Amino acid sequence: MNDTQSGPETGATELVVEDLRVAIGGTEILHGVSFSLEAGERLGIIGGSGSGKTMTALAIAGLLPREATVSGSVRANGRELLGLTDRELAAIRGDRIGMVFQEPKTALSPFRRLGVQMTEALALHYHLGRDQRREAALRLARQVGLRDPERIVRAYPHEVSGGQRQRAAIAAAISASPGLLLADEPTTALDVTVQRGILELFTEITDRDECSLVCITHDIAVVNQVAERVLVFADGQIVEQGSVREILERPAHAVTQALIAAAGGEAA
Ligand SMILES: Nc1ncnc2c1ncn2[C@@H]1O[C@H](COP(=O)(O)OP(=O)(O)OP(=O)(O)O)[C@@H](O)[C@H]1O
Repeated sequence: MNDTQSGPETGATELVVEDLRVAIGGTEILHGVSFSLEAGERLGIIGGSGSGKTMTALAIAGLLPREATVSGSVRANGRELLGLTDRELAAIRGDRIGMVFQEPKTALSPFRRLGVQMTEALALHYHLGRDQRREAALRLARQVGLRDPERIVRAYPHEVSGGQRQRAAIAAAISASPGLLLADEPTTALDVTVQRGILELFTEITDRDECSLVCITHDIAVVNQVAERVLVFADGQIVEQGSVREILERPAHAVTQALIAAAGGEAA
């Protein structure tokens, strides 16, 4: 079993979620969610609005609202994450779990240069001098395919395009070489061409950096581009799961069929 206390952990994360239940204000929102993710696997989570996708991601990251009660088990490389202190969870989030959200504007501060924000987690974990931090920012910018990295690392979020902002947010998420990337609707705010580039980047990162991926989306076309396996959520439960191919070819549940129909019947 790995223990993040005993030194830096590397490599892709294996995740096991068992009977995860989340309630807020006495109302159960997640009704016993169980799934696992092999190290290095790319998993899609799909479902309609309010089906519990985001709650699942927040539970894994230890970011549920204070008033939520949670039970079950979330183990990353054998280590139980439910019940850890805020401090322990913050360390894991900075180091082992990278997160990417729909709108990088909310993840990035408008007042700080992108290079500084991209290297935040790194700077927290290692004592980086000014020049080292700048070098790290440039390296990360190149890794996420940002053209003109010299300009981008000095720019503020509003000075670059939506796609570039999302690439910068991804750079921030992978800066400390996490074993797991959790992406919640990472391309919803982007047009289709930019979306494709971002999804290719996720595939590249997971292959190159030995990292697992959980990608949450309402769009089955996104799952088809980025994931190997998919969980379908409805009403706080997993209603269907399988390889993306199986699910696309033979969707068994009405919710899955509706999601495929919403993507125009073909998800490629
Ligand atoms: N802070 C909260 N307090 C109470 N209920 C909440 C809270 N946040 C979310 N919920 C409820 O939990 C359920 C699941 O929400 P969740 O955000 O996980 O859905 P989702 O599948 O991510 O949907 P979307 O695609 O719209 O983001 C919804 O019924 C929602 O109304």
